[in-house]
Amino acid sequence: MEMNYISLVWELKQDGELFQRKKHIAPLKNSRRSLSLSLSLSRRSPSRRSPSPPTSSLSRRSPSRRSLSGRDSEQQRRDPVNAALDFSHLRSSFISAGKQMAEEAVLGFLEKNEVITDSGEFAVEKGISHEEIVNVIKSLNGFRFVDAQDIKKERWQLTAEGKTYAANGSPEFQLFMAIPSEGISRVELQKKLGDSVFKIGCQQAIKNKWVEMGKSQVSKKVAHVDDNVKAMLVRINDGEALNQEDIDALKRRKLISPQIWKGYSVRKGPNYAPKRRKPATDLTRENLQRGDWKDLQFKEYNFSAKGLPAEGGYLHPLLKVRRQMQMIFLQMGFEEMPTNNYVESSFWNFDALFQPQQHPARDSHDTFFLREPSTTKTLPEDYVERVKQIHESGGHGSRGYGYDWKREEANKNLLRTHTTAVSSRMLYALAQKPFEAKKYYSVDRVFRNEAVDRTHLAEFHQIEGLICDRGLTLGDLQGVLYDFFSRLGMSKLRFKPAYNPYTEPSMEIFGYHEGFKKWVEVGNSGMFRPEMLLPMGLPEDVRVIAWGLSLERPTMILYGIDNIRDLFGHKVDLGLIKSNPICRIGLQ
Ligand SMILES: N[C@@H](Cc1ccccc1)C(=O)O
Repeated sequence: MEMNYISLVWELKQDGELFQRKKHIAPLKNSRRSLSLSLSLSRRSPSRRSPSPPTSSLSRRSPSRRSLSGRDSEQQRRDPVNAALDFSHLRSSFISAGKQMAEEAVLGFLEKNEVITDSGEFAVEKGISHEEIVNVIKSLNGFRFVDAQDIKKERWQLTAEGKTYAANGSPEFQLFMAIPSEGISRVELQKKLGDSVFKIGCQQAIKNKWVEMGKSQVSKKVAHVDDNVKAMLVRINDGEALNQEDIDALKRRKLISPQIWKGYSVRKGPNYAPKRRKPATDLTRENLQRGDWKDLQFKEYNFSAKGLPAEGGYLHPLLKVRRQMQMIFLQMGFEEMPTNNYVESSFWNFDALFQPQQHPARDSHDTFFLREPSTTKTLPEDYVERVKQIHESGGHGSRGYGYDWKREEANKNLLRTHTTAVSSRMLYALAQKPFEAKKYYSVDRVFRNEAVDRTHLAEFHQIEGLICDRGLTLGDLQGVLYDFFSRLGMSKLRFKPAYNPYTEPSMEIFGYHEGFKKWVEVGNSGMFRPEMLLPMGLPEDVRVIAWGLSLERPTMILYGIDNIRDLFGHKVDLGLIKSNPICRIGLQ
């Protein structure tokens, strides 16, 4: 995984909660302490005058340990790196000047007075915004410096309609003022005022006996009127109290609506002190060295804090497909071959497979040879002799290659280029005993000195398989491969004639990639040549059908991945692996 570089910008919301706003790419050192944190204090508070009600009721839990905006679990899931950094200590240790002032005001007041009866009035008195005071009260209450009790008040606020009347006058007043002393026609008056003011204005003005409504004419009944409705609305807007009768009248006309205002009454708590010291979150080496740990006041533990979700239990898609393939082979009656080591001798990797020593694949441009130890120590001498013979001059009806076979070349150690080296060892071992028909498979890593691109890696996995028995044909080979791939969920296969020094006939295998609508090569196969099998000592009528498949290609097909480097290697996104939790596989 590449280390994430993150820098976090936090913003302080009106209610005092800190939340993450932006994430930049910037170097992040490993230690939590060296993380650079920029606190952007854009305070989006509304007017200082209007006290806004607190959003949540008080809790006895340590407020600094409460979830940041309640989004912890969601954030942890999406961004475990950030979630792992707990900034709660910063929330409490970082105190803005305003907060400091508010805190001093509350604690200072309680030093001389028994109680703050109303946080709202207190805020007005001290000229501090109510939300600031509320934040401080919540925090002090959490640490039991103070004991806070909720108080609720019903207040009235203007509705949208009420607000327009407070600004423009009530409709009845507007109507009255629009009537000239000689009167006016209904039509004209309605045109002047607009439909809604006219309609409401008429109703109210008639009720107030301000106007006379004739058939077509409207005229004033009195010389002068006062706009009491507007006056009442303005008073309510200013927070003044009205008598119940007036309130009821405005309520009936839906010009005002109730608003619950919440505040607190506050007394000293059990931990009260006129000044609060910053509570410590960590006991540091410096604290111990300086000896100031004795006076530190530690933050309470919050045992109900959610921990980070435990990581683990994922399988890489390659492991899943490998496991699937192993299961399929076992179901088809195959046995697993011991895959031995990555380091193999050229003899088992090439010579035993009748691959001539001048073959380009045996060049260091294609194969990784070992410098240390550069050669193998032991090879089965009799068999080596028979292999040399078949390469040089043939036998069993073959003419061989007719070149000078060199033991030193066979001795060279390499990183095996295919797991057919596993098969050659296995078949040789089998040939040393009375013949028995067998079905073998292996899944393991191989290495090739290749240029890496979208579909090639220098290190990948092969699925090797072979069946040895009498009377096997190419049709058996195709049938087994169809069976195998369809059990894996890939039923579209194609075979293409190919060449391998060790098989005849040989076929490349292609699978259809549903995602990018293309045929993709998934392996190679064939019937092992007599030049390979007979020097081993297998009976002449035994046939061996065999294949070497890529693990990566079918995995790419099954998972819809089109770049092999997204699947294997150091650039793989952990998200790919994390989308495969073990519990969903049901393989254990
Ligand atoms: N060894 C071959 C695959 C193969 C195995 C067995 C028989 C034929 C072909 C490869 O690496 O491509």
